[in-house]
Amino acid sequence: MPEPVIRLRSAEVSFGPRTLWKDLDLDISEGEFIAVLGPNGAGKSTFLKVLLGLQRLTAGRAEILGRPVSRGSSRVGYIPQQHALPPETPLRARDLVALGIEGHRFGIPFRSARTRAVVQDLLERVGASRYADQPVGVLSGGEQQRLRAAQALAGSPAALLCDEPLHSLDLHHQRAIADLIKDQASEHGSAVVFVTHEINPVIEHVDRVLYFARGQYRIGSVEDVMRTEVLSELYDSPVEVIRHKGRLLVMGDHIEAGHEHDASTGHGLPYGVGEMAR
Ligand SMILES: Nc1ncnc2c1ncn2[C@@H]1O[C@H](COP(=O)(O)OP(=O)(O)OP(=O)(O)O)[C@@H](O)[C@H]1O
Repeated sequence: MPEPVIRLRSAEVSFGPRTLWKDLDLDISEGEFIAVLGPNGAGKSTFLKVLLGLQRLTAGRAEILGRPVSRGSSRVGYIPQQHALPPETPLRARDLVALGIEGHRFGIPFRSARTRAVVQDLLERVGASRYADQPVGVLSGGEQQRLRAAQALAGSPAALLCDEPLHSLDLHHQRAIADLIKDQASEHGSAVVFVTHEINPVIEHVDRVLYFARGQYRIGSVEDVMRTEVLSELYDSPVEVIRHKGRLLVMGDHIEAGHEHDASTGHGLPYGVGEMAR
């Protein structure tokens, strides 16, 4: 068996008396695509922070390629949650993508032909070549998000960590970015950890689901985890999972369309873990 890209053993994160999750044992292999689901505050982003070396575990260990996680690893790519770049950011779109290869070293006098070609290819694949030479600060949220995806892929990371990367993208670009991330897993062997509130846009790509709720987790295939019995037990409340034309609709007692569950109160359920097929 090849060494997993990501390994967690007895991992736990608690803040004071509140345990986000614990006893997490997980190996993620090369090329695997893991969707991380769960209500607001369940600890999905914290899970990514652990893998980025930005959040210490309260117990257990987390490794990437057999070494303890560390901040700023070049083997880890990260697509952060969307946030607007300041309008005065002194970078063109293609420079932002190139940072994924060059790192954050400013004043590089020379960019190799290979780097330029990789950047150009990624710009085209995320549909950003039209605005490649524009300052990033004037671009829309969705346009900036496509560049962040390209930047994270540019370094061909062993682990690609994505925090709601499709948020704010239109359907066409959701599909393009989801496919690009899947290609990164299947063609380049990156282990993908994909935090999302909405599994349907990536459901065909997902190998396993890691579902956090109420301080617990479930891990398994979509078929294993996204089931009425499994989610009702995890939430300790009735949940119904309906499949329709390959998509999932998840309903619970307290669910209201567009309202997300708050893990700290235990009320409500995550919206849009599946909306019905159009
Ligand atoms: N450093 C910290 N100190 C105390 N509490 C924290 C800290 N970091 C995160 N938390 C809390 O941990 C909980 C989990 O946060 P996290 O961002 O991981 O949730 P999430 O599942 O990604 O939620 P969302 O779906 O809303 O993005 C939140 O209630 C948050 O306030």
